[in-house]
Amino acid sequence: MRAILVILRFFLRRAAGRLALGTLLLVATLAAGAGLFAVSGWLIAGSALAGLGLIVFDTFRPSAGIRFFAVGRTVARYAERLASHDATLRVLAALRVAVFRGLAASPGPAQPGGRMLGRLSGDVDALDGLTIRLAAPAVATLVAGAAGLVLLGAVSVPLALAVFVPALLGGLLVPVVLGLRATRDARRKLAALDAVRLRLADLDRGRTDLALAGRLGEKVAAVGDAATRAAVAERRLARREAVIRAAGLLGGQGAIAAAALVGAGLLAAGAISGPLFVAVVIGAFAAIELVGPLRAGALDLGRTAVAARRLAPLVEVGERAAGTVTPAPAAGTAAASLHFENVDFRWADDRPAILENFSGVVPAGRRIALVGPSGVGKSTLLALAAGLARPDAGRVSLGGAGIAAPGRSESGAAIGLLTQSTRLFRGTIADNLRLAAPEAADDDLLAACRTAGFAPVLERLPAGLATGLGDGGSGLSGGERRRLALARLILARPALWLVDEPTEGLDAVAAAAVLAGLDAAIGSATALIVTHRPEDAAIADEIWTLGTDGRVAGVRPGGRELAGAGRR
Ligand SMILES: Nc1ncnc2c1ncn2[C@@H]1O[C@H](COP(=O)(O)OP(=O)(O)OP(=O)(O)O)[C@@H](O)[C@H]1O
Repeated sequence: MRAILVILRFFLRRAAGRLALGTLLLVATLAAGAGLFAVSGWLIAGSALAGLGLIVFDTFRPSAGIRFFAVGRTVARYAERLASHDATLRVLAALRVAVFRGLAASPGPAQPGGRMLGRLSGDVDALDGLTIRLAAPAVATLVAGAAGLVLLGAVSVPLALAVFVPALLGGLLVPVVLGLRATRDARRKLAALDAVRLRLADLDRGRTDLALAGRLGEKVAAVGDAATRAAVAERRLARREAVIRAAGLLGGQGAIAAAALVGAGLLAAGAISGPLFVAVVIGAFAAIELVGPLRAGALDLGRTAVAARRLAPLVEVGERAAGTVTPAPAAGTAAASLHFENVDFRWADDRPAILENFSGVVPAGRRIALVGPSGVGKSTLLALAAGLARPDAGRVSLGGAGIAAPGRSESGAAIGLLTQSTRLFRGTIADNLRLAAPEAADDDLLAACRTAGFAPVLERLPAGLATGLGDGGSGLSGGERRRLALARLILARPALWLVDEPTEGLDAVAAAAVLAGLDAAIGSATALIVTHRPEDAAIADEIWTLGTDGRVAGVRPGGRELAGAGRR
């Protein structure tokens, strides 16, 4: 419930006015509907009695009333849809930003996977019903219901109770209670569907290994189990839905029957007139309309509650982070020295310490190649220097300034990170490049491509910079992708270059091209290059060997220093 309130508060802060207008228009729609039914009943009864010669009946006023209410209802409904959908879509857009901002600002080094992002997007979409189908109808039903109760109560209190008790019981109380109780089933269904997706993906990727290990059948059965759990939860939800529908139907019909019964008694006692009796009975049809919108929302209550519970913590973090927007790093900062001072670090409390009291300095403008056995923490050092992870103790700084945020020091200097998996995006080559420098002219992009050794690739592409790339930069070879990523990094003009296995997975020709591009790109900046290939150390001044104790076990000259020494 608290989670739903957090999300509701978010909605109200963003669009209270529009949502209130939508709710007001919904009240108007419901009132016009009730008026339409009541006046129709009045007209039918009055005309019938006049036809029998029992009374003199003026049909003009009710006819005008019917037209007024019918047109009013259509206009109010249209305007209500416009106002509340507009408000909801605006708030959902802001909610998406808050959720992803919250995700970015959440502690912990783990980055969310695609499946989790998909689930969060689904959760945000699920919340579109929170105001349209739940909060607004609930408020409108209460307001319009209270007004109806007072109006009918003025005629006769027993009549008012006879109409409203069954309608509110079947149309409001039962749906809300059952809807809230459906939360557990909604959660189970979502968890089971997640399990189906995960297990299917695993099965698909590992089917050869599973078949060879004779475990294929077992894994297929596990998918089946999860699917069965999803189906069971779905069936329970469907059962609840059927009960909610039946309760709404019975409540509505009950209201009409009760209006007829109690009204007939009042008519016989001479407490109400004939036309008023018929107006009340037909007006009772409006009770079904009154609770109808809410019933649809109650069916979604379980899914909405689950989505709210998952998103509320992220939204709260995102809201807090909103005031502290990180400015983009300043490009073109001069080379600066990188300091690790007495750094302690472990990735998680239940993981072993990777670094204990680690200290080291990469002087300004110097390039260090970092080598050492697998798992000693070379990439971890890069993550700390890039600001992707924070030391548990000690300090990492660039030119004396601490690391403020990923890719940026406290003085605003840019920190560039190039890894094997540096991400390219769906879009044109120019779009990918401008991620680092949105204002850059085409000439700047081309210059960066030349330095990175990507220009020959670009020349072969008829559309050049406008060439479209698929997901993850598909459409380019591995080596080409890495050179494009390098060009993008050049545009950010980092003061510190952090490079992780730059030539890993490339053939000798592609590796040499990437290395030449990297050499030119780093220029006189400071660089820390993690590698296990001796060729990569050719562009470094010094080679540090990181030992299994997480300390620098040895230092020897790199290719640049050797070449420099040779020339001297
Ligand atoms: N994001 C992470 N979350 C948890 N543990 C991690 C994470 N990244 C690395 N580790 C762990 O930290 C230790 C050091 O990993 P790191 O990648 O820094 O080593 P490395 O020296 O770069 O190894 P390699 O040469 O194999 O890439 C490993 O035991 C690894 O399992």
